[in-house]
Amino acid sequence: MFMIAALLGLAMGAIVLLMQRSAPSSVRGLLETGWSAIAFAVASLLIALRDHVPEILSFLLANVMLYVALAANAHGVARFYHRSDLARPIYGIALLCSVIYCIIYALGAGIQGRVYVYTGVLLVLFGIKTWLLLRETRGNRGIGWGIMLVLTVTMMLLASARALAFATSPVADSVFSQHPINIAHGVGSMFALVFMTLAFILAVNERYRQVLQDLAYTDSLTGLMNRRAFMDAMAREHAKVQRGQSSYCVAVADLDHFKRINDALGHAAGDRVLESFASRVQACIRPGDVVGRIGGEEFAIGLPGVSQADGMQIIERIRKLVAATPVNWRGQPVMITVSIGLSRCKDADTSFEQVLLRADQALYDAKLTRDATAAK
Ligand SMILES: Nc1nc2c(ncn2[C@@H]2O[C@H](COP(=O)(O)OP(=O)(O)OP(=O)(O)O)[C@@H](O)[C@H]2O)c(=O)[nH]1
Repeated sequence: MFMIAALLGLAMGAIVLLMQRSAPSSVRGLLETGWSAIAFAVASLLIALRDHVPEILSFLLANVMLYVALAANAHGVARFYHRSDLARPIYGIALLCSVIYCIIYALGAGIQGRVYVYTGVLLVLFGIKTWLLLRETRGNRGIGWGIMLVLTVTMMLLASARALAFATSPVADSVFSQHPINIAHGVGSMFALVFMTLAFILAVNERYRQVLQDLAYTDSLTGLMNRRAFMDAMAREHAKVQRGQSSYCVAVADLDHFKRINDALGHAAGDRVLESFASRVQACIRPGDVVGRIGGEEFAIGLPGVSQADGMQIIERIRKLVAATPVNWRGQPVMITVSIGLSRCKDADTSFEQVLLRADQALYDAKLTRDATAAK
């Protein structure tokens, strides 16, 4: 059985380490989880060969490898959830417990002492892991997350029950004793770590999907929605209007003479202007409003439940704020202005594209003078 666990651990470790090679930099923790599975496989292998290798290997080295596996597993989850700062305490605990274990072993202390040290290290490291998992917001809790949590808590319960059995039962006089809780713990831990690695792979896949979705729907420069995401969001808004809910306005904003900024100060300055324009727009709208970058220096703002008069006030506010606050580029103020066109969805509009087209025509009117707003 230990041999099966070792082979499964090796296979899992190899898969995770191979996945790490092509993982985007925002998905972390694969390296640690891969090595955790390998360390666990080595520990299982040493235990499997306990009748053929010196006791110092099958007991001492196997246990130290197990501590390394537990620590790397907790560290992998910590990095996955962006808590790399926990590496020191995690490995510190594993190292301290390894030293204590070695001393206990060298002193020839009874089996109880070793079981308590193992239980202690597992409870602390997996306690940290459980805490990290429970901190995740509902939106980030997928199937992989759920399986990891269940297995982590199960391992903690099994280890505690075994420590209790070793403290109370004279039957449990060896780590390989046939005491039911000892067997449950042995089998449980062997396969739990393997399945935990599998659950981690599931969590990584869920994260990949999230990363791809973000890439597909987010403008990488400003962090706003890109054109596709904006159009989708507004198509949903339009469908609500067709179901009889309140109407919406859409505004299209275009920076004036933006090419001149690029030409005079360089593309990086142009990018900086786009970023600060995006944050200015966000400062002028409410949480339910939708804003996206739909072209090079063209932005669109969806204003659900807003009348044309209120919409005009909002875009005037944006225009004035932009004109009044220059962008800081390497200590130099860069003056910018924006022209904005607005349109409100009417009963006759059968699609969002029609409303957007009218806002574009209003923008054309505003562009005649620049630093202006217009509605259609
Ligand atoms: N820095 C930067 N420039 C961009 C980006 N996308 C588009 N541009 C530039 O934006 C400029 C748009 O130029 P035009 O369409 O002539 O618009 P404009 O200069 O603002 O003129 P008006 O809109 O008529 O006032 C072009 O020079 C594009 O290269 C970007 O992501 N970053």
